[in-house]
Amino acid sequence: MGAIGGDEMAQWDNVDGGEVVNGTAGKLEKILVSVRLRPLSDKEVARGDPSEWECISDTTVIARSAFPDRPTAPTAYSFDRVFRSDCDTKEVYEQGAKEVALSVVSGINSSIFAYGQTSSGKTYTMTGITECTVSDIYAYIGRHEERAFVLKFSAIEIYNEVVRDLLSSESTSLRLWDDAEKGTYVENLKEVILRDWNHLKELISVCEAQRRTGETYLNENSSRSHQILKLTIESSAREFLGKDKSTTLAASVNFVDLAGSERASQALSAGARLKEGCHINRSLLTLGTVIRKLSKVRNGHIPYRDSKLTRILQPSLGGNARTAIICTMSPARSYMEQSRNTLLFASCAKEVVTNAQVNVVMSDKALVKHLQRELARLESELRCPATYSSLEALVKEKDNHIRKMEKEIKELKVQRDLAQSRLQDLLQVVGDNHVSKRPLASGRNFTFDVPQPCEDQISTTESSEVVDNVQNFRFQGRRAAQREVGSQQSENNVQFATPLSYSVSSPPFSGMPPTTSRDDVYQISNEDSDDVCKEVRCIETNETEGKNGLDSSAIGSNILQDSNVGASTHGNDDSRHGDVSTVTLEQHLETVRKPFANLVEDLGSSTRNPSRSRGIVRSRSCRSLMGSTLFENLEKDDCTPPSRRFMDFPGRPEGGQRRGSALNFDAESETLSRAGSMLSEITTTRGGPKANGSIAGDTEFTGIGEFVAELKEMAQYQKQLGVC
Ligand SMILES: Nc1ncnc2c1ncn2[C@@H]1O[C@H](COP(=O)(O)OP(=O)(O)OP(=O)(O)O)[C@@H](O)[C@H]1O
Repeated sequence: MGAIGGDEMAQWDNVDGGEVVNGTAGKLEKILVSVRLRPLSDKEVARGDPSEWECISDTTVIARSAFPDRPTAPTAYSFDRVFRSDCDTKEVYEQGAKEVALSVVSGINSSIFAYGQTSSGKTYTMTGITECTVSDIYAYIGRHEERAFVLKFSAIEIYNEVVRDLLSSESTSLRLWDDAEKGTYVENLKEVILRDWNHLKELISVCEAQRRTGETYLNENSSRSHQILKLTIESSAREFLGKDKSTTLAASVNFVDLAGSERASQALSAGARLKEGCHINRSLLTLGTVIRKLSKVRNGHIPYRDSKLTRILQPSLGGNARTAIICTMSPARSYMEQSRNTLLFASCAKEVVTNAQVNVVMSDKALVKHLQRELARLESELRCPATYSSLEALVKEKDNHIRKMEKEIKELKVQRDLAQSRLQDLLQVVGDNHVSKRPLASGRNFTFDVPQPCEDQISTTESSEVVDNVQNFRFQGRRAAQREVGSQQSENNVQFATPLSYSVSSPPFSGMPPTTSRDDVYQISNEDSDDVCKEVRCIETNETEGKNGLDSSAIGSNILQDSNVGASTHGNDDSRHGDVSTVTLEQHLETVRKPFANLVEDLGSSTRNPSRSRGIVRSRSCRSLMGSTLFENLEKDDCTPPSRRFMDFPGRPEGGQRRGSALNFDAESETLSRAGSMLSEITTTRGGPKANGSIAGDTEFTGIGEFVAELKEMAQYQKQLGVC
C-alpha cells in the first residue's frame, strides 16, 4: 500500500493543519481520464483472437489495424494516461486515481469510476484502486494525530434500476430523494462508522458477496449491477474540539464499479441475463449521454434524472467533486468496436469539467461566532466616518435640490396666478363687449396663421406674395383685396398643410394712407377655402353697422365676433366707412386701450421682426405666461393630425361642425375663450415676456403692440380727417 506524500501531502497538510476558510471557492478542473488495457484472457488466446491495441506512449493508445466497419475512423486516442496490459493496479492507482481519490481527506468530494465493456477488467481494477485508496487514507490518518477523523462507509448497487443496500441483508428497494443541501441521497441507507482498516475490509467483502453477479459467455463472474462504495471522512482539529473555533472537514470518495456493456449476441445472454443486460446498457447509455452533453455545454439540460445511476452520480459528473475515470478495455480484435466505443466515451469524459470545493462543516458555536464577527464588521463599516460623511453630503445635496425645486414651484404658481388674472381681465372685457353682439358690417381681417410642423415648407416667394396681397388689400380696396388674397391664402393654406388661422379684423379705413414703413404679417382669411384649410375663425373684428354708429364697445368687441357675423358682413361695408366719426373712433380706441393697457406695457420693449410674413403663435411661449388650459387645448389641437386640427363653428356658412376640438363648452363661449386665448397669445408672443423674464424670441408673430399701435395711428388719422 502506498502512502500520501510529496507535494500533494504538503497541500493537504496546509488545509487540515491550518486555518479553515469558510466558503472556499470551487476549483474548476477536467475529469482525469485514463485507459487501461488488460492482457488477453485465456479464452481469447485460445480462439486465436489477436491483440489489436497497443499503447505507444503513456498517453496514447492506437489500433494496429483499421476498424472493420469504419475504415476511416481514427485509430489513435490520447488521454491523461494509458496503461499497458502489463501495468499493475498499483501503478494505475498512483497515476490515474490517487490524486483525485485522496482529495477526500482535505474536504473535497471525489469519485473514481471504472467504465468498459463486460470482462474488460473493471472489477479487477476497482478492487485494487479501492484498496490502495483506503490504505493511503489510513496511512494519512496515522500521520495526523492532531486531527480527529471519523470514517463512515456505505454501499449500494443498482440492479435493474433498483437501488439496494449492499450492507443490508434485506433486498428491499431504496428510494432516492432530492435535498437542497445534500443533493440526491438514498433513503434509509445504512452507513457504518469504521473502526479501522480491517473493519473496512470486512465490509467490502460483504459487499462483494451481496452484489449480483452471474455467469455469462464472456465473463464467468460478471457483475450484473452497478456498485457504488462510499467512504465518508470527517476530520476536525483536536485542539478545537468542543470549542468555539471547531470546524469539520467532511467529504466522500465514491468507488464506482459499473456493470459492463455487452452485446447480447456476444454474451449469448438470454432470460434474466438478457434483461439485466438491457438495464445495464440503458443506464450506461444515459451515462454516456450525460457525459457527452457535459462535455459540450455545461449550462444546457443534462438528463441526470433519466437513470438512477446518473442521479446518484450527478455531483461526481458535473458538480462538487473531483473525478477520475479509468476506462478498461480488452485488446482482443473481436471486441474492437466495443473498445472503440469505450474510447469515445473516454474522449467525451475528458472534456467534462467539475467544480470541486472544500466542504466545511461548522459547529453551531463556530457558526454563531462567525456570524457575530460578520455583524461587528458591518457595524464598524456603518460607523466609519468616511462613509458617514459621504452619506451626509449626499443628503445635503438632495435637500438643496428639493429646496430649489420648491422655490421654482412657488415662482411658477405666482406666474400662473398672474396669467390667470390677466386672462380673467381680458375675458371680462371681452364678455362685456360681446353683449352688444353687433354684426360685423365690414372689417379687415387679420389672419394669424399658425403653421404646423411643416412650416419649413413655406417658401420665401409664398411669403412675399402674401405680403403683397395684404398690401393690395390695404390700399386698393378691401373687397377686391379680399377676393385676391383669399384666393392666395387658399393656396397658401394648402401648402401650410392646413394651418390654423386666427382672424382679427380691424375697422375699415379705406382712406388711410399706406403705412409702408410697417411690414405687417396680415393675411386675409378666406372663408371660401374652409374645405381645404379648415381654418378656425377665432377672433374677428366687429364693426358696427354703419348708420347705427359705433358704440363705445364696438372696437373692443371686434375681436370677438363670431366668424359667421364677419363672413356675412364682408360684402357690404364700403359705403359705411365715412359714417364713423372721429369722436366715436377715439372712444373705441380708448375702449381697446383699456384691456390692453397692461399688455402694451409688456410690449414696450418688444422686438419685432416685420420681415416675417406670418404671425406664428407658439403655445410654448404663451403657456409659460398664461398657464391656461386654453393653451393646452390649443396645443393639443396643434398636435392632432391635420384632419382633426381645426374646428368649425356652428352656424358657419359651411355648416361647420366641431372636429377634433379639445374645448368642451358651447360654441359661443368657446369662441369667447378662444378670443381670450388669442389675445393672451398675442401679448405673449414676440415682445411679450417669457416666464423666465426673457424675450420670447422664438415667435414670428407681430404682436398686439403693433395692432394697438395701428389703432392709435388710425385714430390719429381720423382725428386729422375730423379737423379737416
Ligand atoms: N489487468 C488485468 N490483469 C490480469 N487479469 C485481469 C485484468 N483485468 C481483468 N482481468 C481478469 O479478467 C477477468 C474479467 O475481469 P472483470 O471481472 O474485472 O471484468 P469486468 O469488466 O468487471 O466484467 P463485468 O462487467 O462483466 O463485471 C477476470 O478474470 C479478471 O481477473
